[in-house]
Amino acid sequence: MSQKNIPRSAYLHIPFCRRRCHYCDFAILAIGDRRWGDDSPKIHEYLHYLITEIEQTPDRGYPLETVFFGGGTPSLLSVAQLENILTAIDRQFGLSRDCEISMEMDPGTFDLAKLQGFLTLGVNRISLGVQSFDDRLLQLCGRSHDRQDVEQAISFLQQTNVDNFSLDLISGLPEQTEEQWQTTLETAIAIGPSHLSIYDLIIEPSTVFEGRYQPGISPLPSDDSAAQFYQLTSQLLRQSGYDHYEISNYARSGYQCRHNRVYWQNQPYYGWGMAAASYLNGIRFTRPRTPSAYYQWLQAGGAIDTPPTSSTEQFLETLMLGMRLAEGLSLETLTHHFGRPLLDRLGSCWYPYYQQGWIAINTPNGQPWHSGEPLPSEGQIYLSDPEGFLFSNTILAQMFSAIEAES
Ligand SMILES: C[S@@+](CC[C@H](N)C(=O)[O-])C[C@H]1O[C@@H](n2cnc3c(N)ncnc32)[C@H](O)[C@@H]1O
Ligand SMILES: C[S@@+](CC[C@H](N)C(=O)[O-])C[C@H]1O[C@@H](n2cnc3c(N)ncnc32)[C@H](O)[C@@H]1O
Ligand code: SF4
Repeated sequence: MSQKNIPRSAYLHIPFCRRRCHYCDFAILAIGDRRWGDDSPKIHEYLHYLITEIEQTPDRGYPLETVFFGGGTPSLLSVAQLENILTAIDRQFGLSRDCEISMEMDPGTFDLAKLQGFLTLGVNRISLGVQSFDDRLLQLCGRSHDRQDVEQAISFLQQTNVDNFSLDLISGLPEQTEEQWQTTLETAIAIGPSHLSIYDLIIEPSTVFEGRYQPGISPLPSDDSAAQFYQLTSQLLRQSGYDHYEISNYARSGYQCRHNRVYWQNQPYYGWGMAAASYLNGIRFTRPRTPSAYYQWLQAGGAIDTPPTSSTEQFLETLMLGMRLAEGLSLETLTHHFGRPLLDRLGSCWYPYYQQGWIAINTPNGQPWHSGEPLPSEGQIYLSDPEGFLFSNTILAQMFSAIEAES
């Protein structure tokens, strides 16, 4: 395996949540609102298998540069449980000296001592699932925390001087007005996180929200007002010193999430735990989504038996992921990896968007791209902010059709 294809990143799925939020369809296990920790046999059993999977993964000779604990609610783990996992990773692969160790934490699931314990173990990036500062909206979403829990969680982060922390917020919640959304953003900015992830509410199948609301129809925002929320977000956060570095992500200089950049740059990564996706040797694989199926799969040897992605699939994935980043993709690199003919197929799809200002190309000599000319062979191609980002789904769908029509 060439050095470039050796993963230096790992995602670990910690599926436990106190309860399922009304909009969420992630692979989680609701374990109730009481305090959980070492005493939960379900967590104990899961961690046994998770650590087995880490130990069964062959070491490829490189320490990890990024580790991401996602979920679910990783902050339901105790300090001792996290220590066991990190020790297993360190024993098997090693952790580089400046390894980014991210952890998703939910307000109301940790106290100051637990946070200090996590930080002592090496966690150095925290993503706090706030979603909203409005108690009524939090309740409507079925969140297990209120605004007071958020304030307390932030005070813990401030008391421990964590400088690299992110807030997750959801925009376009039922009955949320533009003024309320602006207040949410201003509250977040006043807290001063180094990073913010802002997600548009998606109505997912089989969620409580699916039974209650229809996308684009009151009390959810219309498509036009969702677009206004998005533009307001980008404008306000950029004015406040955040780079809009990815469609849904904003960071102060030096604080982009290194782990998520690995995904967007279509680089390899390990995935451990139920429902965790990995990308190894050109193979994308998602583990079984229930604990029993995951345990059975591991007991049977944990085979990763999906076929490798084809070169055309890799091209489409590289575009789909890379165009999410503000910097976009290098035309030279795309040509080098996938060849000019594949890129040429996209020229006629991209040109109208380029003319409209949704796609931009910064060529080394600053020359514009004229109608009828082939796609420039050098420079970065990227989506404009906010129009290109806002219509990214339409643009990407067109790109897929252009490539698939001829495959
Ligand atoms: C899967 S959660 C895990 C972290 C943590 N438990 C939390 O709730 O923040 C990661 C992010 O996905 C967001 N999310 C989940 N379902 C969503 C949906 N239907 N629409 C928009 N964002 C969603 C959550 O709000 C959260 O910010
Ligand atoms: C929606 S994003 C939120 C990222 C966060 N706001 C941040 O910047 O750290 C994270 C969620 O995506 C999912 N996720 C990320 N990487 C994954 C992987 N390799 N396999 C499966 N799920 C993954 C997990 O549910 C995780 O909670
Ligand atoms: S706490 Fe996070 S992962 Fe758990 S149900 Fe809610 S949004 Fe989903």
